Amino acid sequence: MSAGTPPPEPLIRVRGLVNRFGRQTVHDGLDLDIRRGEILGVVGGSGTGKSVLLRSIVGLHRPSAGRIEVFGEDLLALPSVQRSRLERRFGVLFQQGALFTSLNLAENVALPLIEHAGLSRPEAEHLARLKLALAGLPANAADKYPDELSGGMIKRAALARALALDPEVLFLDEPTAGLDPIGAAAFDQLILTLRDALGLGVFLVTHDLDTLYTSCDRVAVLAQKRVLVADRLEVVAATDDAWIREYFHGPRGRAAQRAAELQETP
Ligand SMILES: Nc1ncnc2c1ncn2[C@@H]1O[C@H](COP(=O)(O)OP(=O)(O)OP(=O)(O)O)[C@@H](O)[C@H]1O
Repeated sequence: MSAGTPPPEPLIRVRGLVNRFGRQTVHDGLDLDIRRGEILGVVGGSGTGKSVLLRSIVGLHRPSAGRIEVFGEDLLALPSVQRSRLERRFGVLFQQGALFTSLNLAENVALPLIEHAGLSRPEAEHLARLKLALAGLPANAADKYPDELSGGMIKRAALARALALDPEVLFLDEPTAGLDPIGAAAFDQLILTLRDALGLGVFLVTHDLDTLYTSCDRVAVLAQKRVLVADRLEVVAATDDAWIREYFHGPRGRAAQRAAELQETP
């Protein structure tokens, strides 16, 4: 995007979000936009509410207050049938992958297609095999069960399931956690490829600095119960805040930055 071009209309607009659990306030007036076609990295210290924010947007947690506009509609004000219809335009990949262990990969990915798109089992399993290939799995993986797979393959299968209903926004909760550095880099690349091919908006909760440097168009930092800053990485890294300094300019942050610079050098 050139300087001066207005940013695209957000797919999701969160305003004044409040989340409380008993006497603990996790979010207090949080604002955030997710734009079409962008990969938005969401970072913050442990317990700052990254997962609660994701769960609030995808409808798994009802916030204490605030407004969540999705594709221009007020999610929290909609009756549940209409809300579920909107939520079907999201794909969600949780940290643990959450596949059914008694089903093979094709059956796992076919499930939402049978339940929500009304496809027959053979149609759904055919489409599921295409989604598994899209997520970078070999053809023979479709007949395997989750306990026969490596951690990286499970993530890819869970991603295939998140893509089953052709979502417009993909939510990923620490997708590279537990992967070795080569597996993590390959997963980052896959997300970039899918974003480019499918024009997805991606909300990506991560602790992985390499992912931020290689994949994210913008980075939102959660601190002090809100989004402290959401901007391009250079702007975020230059923000005057103790956690940001420690995170981006500590040894791991410097190493990730150097690695990204080396990758860009022809
Ligand atoms: N269902 C719940 N009931 C009570 N407290 C909760 C619930 N869900 C989350 N919390 C609290 O909300 C806070 C934020 O949790 P959350 O999991 O969103 O943090 P996070 O930023 O994702 O952390 P991490 O980086 O460690 O995964 C934590 O203090 C957590 O204990």
